[in-house]
Amino acid sequence: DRIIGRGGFGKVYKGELDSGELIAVKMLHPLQGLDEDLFKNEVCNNLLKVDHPNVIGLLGYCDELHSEFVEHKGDNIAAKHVYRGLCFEYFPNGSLHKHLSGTMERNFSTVFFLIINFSYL
Ligand SMILES: Nc1ncnc2c1ncn2[C@@H]1O[C@H](COP(=O)(O)OP(=O)(O)OP(=O)(O)O)[C@@H](O)[C@H]1O
Repeated sequence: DRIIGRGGFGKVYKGELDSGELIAVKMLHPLQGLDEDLFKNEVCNNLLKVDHPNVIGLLGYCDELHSEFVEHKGDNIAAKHVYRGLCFEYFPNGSLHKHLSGTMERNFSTVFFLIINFSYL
């Protein structure tokens, strides 16, 4: 019930820090085959340093590996589960796609309205 969106890399959840600040937590799909060093390099060296008014700020990340036993074809096998998440500042206005498509629908309705009215003149 905390899912606020879905993107190419996985689901995005609404979260809350101890301070009460709202955040968006993007959990990367476990099959996103990003090498551990590459992930840390991208996140630590690049994304965390980006500071620009037009770019949503990355507040932190989680990169955990859990080994667990799971049943597979009747056997118990050791599996590794990667939990990777990115925590961003929370922006409450929904998806850009929704706003753009909403605007386009309104523009199309206006055009149709004008065409119909001009055809009566
Ligand atoms: N920082 C945020 N604050 C509030 N909502 C967010 C935030 N980031 C993402 N969302 C919500 O989650 C949805 C999916 O975001 P996400 O960034 O995963 O999708 P995307 O634009 O397809 O990017 P990508 O392909 O890089 O995953 C957005 O459309 C938005 O509704």
